[in-house]
Amino acid sequence: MALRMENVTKRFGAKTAVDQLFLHIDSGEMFGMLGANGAGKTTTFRMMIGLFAPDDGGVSWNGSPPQSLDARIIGYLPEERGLYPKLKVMEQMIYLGRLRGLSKHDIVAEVDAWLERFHIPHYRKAKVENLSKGNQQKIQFIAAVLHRPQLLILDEPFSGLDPINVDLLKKAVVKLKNEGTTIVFSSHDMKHVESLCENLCIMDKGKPVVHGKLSDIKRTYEKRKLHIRADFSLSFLGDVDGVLQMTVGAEETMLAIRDETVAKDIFSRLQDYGYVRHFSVQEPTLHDIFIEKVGRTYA
Ligand SMILES: Nc1ncnc2c1ncn2[C@@H]1O[C@H](COP(=O)(O)OP(=O)(O)OP(=O)(O)O)[C@@H](O)[C@H]1O
Repeated sequence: MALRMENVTKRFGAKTAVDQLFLHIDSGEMFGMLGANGAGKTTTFRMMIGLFAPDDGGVSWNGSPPQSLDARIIGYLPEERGLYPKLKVMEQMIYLGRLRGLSKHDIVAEVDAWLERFHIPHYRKAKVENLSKGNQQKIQFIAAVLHRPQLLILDEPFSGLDPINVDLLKKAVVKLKNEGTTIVFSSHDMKHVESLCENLCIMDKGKPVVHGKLSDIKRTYEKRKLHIRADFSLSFLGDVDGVLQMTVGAEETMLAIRDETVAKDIFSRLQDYGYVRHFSVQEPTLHDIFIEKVGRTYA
């Protein structure tokens, strides 16, 4: 079982939103999509759920195009949230669940369990318009999962949530993954992708500029950061071959270096100077890799 996008291109007039994209996401996987605004993430998601047909290439879930799948197979949390503000929470869930072919009994049981999990059972009969933005988002999430989809696509699920609600939602997503749901989500916060996903894709101008396993991506990215605290001036390190950048702080000096051989070289040089209180080599963060590959940070 897998989600496949083979050489997918989607154009809007002269604009190529997604450009020859290959993605293979195995069943049960949690996959992260990163990219600056306009990189093509939402367009990719819309093709995954069958809302847009690609201009070239093909999309399939277990070999079938998304348009041909039963309504219960895919769940989608859209970027532009859309609930009926005047409807009460449970009425709304019953309406949406019925569209997916669920019985009222099953919908009520499932929604009650989710409202408990999200600590908002008292909003069962509240009108959506009277809920806070974060709680509306939790309701929208429930709408995306109440039919227990095999494939769950979440466009920016954590945006606008406070840290407590981010944690609640993360736990919910991990629980669904552990139960076998395949999950694809986008985020502008790389820490979410780093903490949840084994595999990811960074898109830029419709193309994946980085794609694969997070641990492999980090291993093959050679640049490192070096943190040093010493009882003598470290200014001479700025001239060492392979030092790309140097930031001298009150306590600590931070160096961006070409690769780990430079760290070894610096380590041996320091022995001749005096007492070194701290020396550590830091693995690159996804944020470092993103900036290098996309050439800018998120606005
Ligand atoms: N329906 C549409 N008609 C015309 N252009 C579109 C349409 N949908 C997307 N685009 C364009 O395609 C490009 C990719 O947009 P998309 O929404 O997929 O990016 P994104 O990565 O999801 O961005 P964001 O992080 O801002 O949500 C953008 O240049 C956008 O303006």
